Amino acid sequence: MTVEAKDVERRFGPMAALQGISVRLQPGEFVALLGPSGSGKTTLLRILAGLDTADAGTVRIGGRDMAGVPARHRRIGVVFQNYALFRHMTVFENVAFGLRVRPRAERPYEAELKARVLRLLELVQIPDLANRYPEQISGGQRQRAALARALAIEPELLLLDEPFGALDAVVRKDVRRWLRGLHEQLGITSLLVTHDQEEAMEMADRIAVMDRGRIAQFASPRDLLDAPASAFVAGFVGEATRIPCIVESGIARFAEPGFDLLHAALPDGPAHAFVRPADVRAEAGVSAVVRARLGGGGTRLLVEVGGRSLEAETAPGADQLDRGAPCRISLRGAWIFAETGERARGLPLGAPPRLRSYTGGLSTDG
Ligand SMILES: Nc1ncnc2c1ncn2[C@@H]1O[C@H](COP(=O)(O)OP(=O)(O)OP(=O)(O)O)[C@@H](O)[C@H]1O
Repeated sequence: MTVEAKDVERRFGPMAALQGISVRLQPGEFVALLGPSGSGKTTLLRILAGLDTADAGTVRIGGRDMAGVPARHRRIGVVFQNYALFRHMTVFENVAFGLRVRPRAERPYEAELKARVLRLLELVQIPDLANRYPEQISGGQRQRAALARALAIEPELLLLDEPFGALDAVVRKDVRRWLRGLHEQLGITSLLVTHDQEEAMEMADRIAVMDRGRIAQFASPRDLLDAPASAFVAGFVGEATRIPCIVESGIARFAEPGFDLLHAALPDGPAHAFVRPADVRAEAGVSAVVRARLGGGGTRLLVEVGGRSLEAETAPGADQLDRGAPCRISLRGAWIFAETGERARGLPLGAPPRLRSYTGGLSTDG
């Protein structure tokens, strides 16, 4: 089932919650809407679900214009973080509810309904909990029950709004892997709202990054990391540190000491470099100091350089660098954005010319 939003706008008083949103999900795709709090994720999800109405623009699901189509006629399953199950109903009745509220013509008979609910509880792996009440099961089990309820209507689109938010870290990881597996099995087009980039990266085929009511970039997790379209995306995705620099004659120079110069095919003027841990190598030297050894098999370090804390990897072949040891860092690259919005991949001065000249569209720099 394709899902297409085109030029969608939504205002709340003077506040533009969504501005010119155009996005298209392919059938069977798992897409994440990722963005900071207030960026418009839930508003967009609610408009797709038919729980809210856009001020302008169109929503098409399966090619059909959804204008005027009420939520219950859309065949969309929705799971919210706090989509509290009905407390006075058993798990069975909660799941059956999705079927009982179907329009009369689509409502199954009782025997069929029972069989279907039990099949769904098998599917979400809580077949033994049918007669329990929500307070008698765990958070993860509740989320599975909520999912079974959403799936009961045989949705063609599944909308998940921070569905793991109430779960603790371990259960959360477990449930999201399981849900991604279930997606592989069922192939229902799915949209996950989250502000957790690790979750989006792990689960989604593509991620729409939202920034103040707009889609800043819609791309695969790999492409978001390899070719961020804007400074916002570079800063929001992938643990990057933003460091101011000045570009002059194609060379980016950092204000702070301890950083190498980088080639950057950008106009002269102030710019910002976004440096990821994987782009920073630490080795013996004197211009920086190791503040801590982080995880990652002992190769990840927290270093202080030019008054700034930065994550770095130990350079291959470099001796072990202990806490407090002097070191130096070298940059393997960085995305650099001029204040005009232009961007270039900054590369070490010694890099081969083919790489140096890359300023890129949205593909990777290979
Ligand atoms: N019913 C409403 N009335 C007024 N303003 C609203 C309403 N719903 C949302 N907003 C505003 O619209 C903007 C987008 O909200 P939305 O809930 O879509 O953001 P979000 O990205 O889902 O945030 P979060 O991650 O915190 O849930 C916010 O500034 C919010 O305050």
